[in-house]
Amino acid sequence: MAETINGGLKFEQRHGKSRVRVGRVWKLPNGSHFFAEWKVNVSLLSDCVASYLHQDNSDIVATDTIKNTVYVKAKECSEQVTVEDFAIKLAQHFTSFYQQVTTAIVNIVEKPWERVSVNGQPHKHGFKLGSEKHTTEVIFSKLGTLQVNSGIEGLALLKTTQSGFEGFIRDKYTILPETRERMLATEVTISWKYNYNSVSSLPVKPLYFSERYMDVKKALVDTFFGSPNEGVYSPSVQRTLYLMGKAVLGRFPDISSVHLKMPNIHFLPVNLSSKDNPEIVKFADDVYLPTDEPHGSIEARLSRVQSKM
Ligand SMILES: O=c1[nH]c(=O)c2[nH]c(=O)[nH]c2[nH]1
Repeated sequence: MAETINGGLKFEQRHGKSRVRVGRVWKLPNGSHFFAEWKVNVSLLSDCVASYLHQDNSDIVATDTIKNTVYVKAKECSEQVTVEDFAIKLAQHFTSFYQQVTTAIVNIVEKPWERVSVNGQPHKHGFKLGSEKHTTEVIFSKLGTLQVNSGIEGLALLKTTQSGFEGFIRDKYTILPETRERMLATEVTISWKYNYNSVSSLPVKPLYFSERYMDVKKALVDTFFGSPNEGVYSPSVQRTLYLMGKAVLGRFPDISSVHLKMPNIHFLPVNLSSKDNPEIVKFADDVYLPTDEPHGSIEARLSRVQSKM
């Protein structure tokens, strides 16, 4: 927040445009098309305090102008870019073009359009919507300091066994039985921080951030499920979450911290009985009632400890 002290009061403000939706097609000479759809939020920390204190709008970058700029910059990306590249480009623009803007914060959610295959062959211009979304947050200051965070939203994972929950506190309020056999279902939200602190330190490889996104997703999924035949036992969502975060930090040295949110989405055992018929449906790890709410909420952040050297 851009901060001002006025008349003994601390005043913080920011402004921008939210949910600017843009689609961008790139058409290669060989007829292959690439497509991205983004929902963009731009937030500017700028010296436009006079508009709040004195009705003077002369330092405001109009939010309508911010919206237009998203389309202009999308047009300027003549070659395919990652969602992170686009966020960095926008943030660089706002902080360099306007003397008033000290920091730009750009958040983007990318819709998961995936190329379809027809008869086993990738289609040149056909896409279908997938499930989980690629997100990014870029914070860039006029002084050149950069922070790039990326993430995944809505990665729904489920396994039908190799999960349990035992040894937790039992008291007069506890009814949950201990188990070594249950379903485990979650919808992972993760964000991770890259350790690139300036534009000049960014990898030059084209589409680097998209590749990393796929790598991180694979590390998460592999850790959650274990090997195809044996799987891996989960003693709690907490333990599995920790191992997933650790796998990401262990595999990718350019990531300095991860934040993981993994709701425990419950599938309740179904038992149906009546006075006359005590065993209409007797649960044997087979019939479940899927639920949305309430759900367990489990989240954690795992960071590298900064070396003092
Ligand atoms: O993996 C779990 N962690 C919990 O903290 C918890 N609490 C609960 O009721 N079931 C579970 N499962």
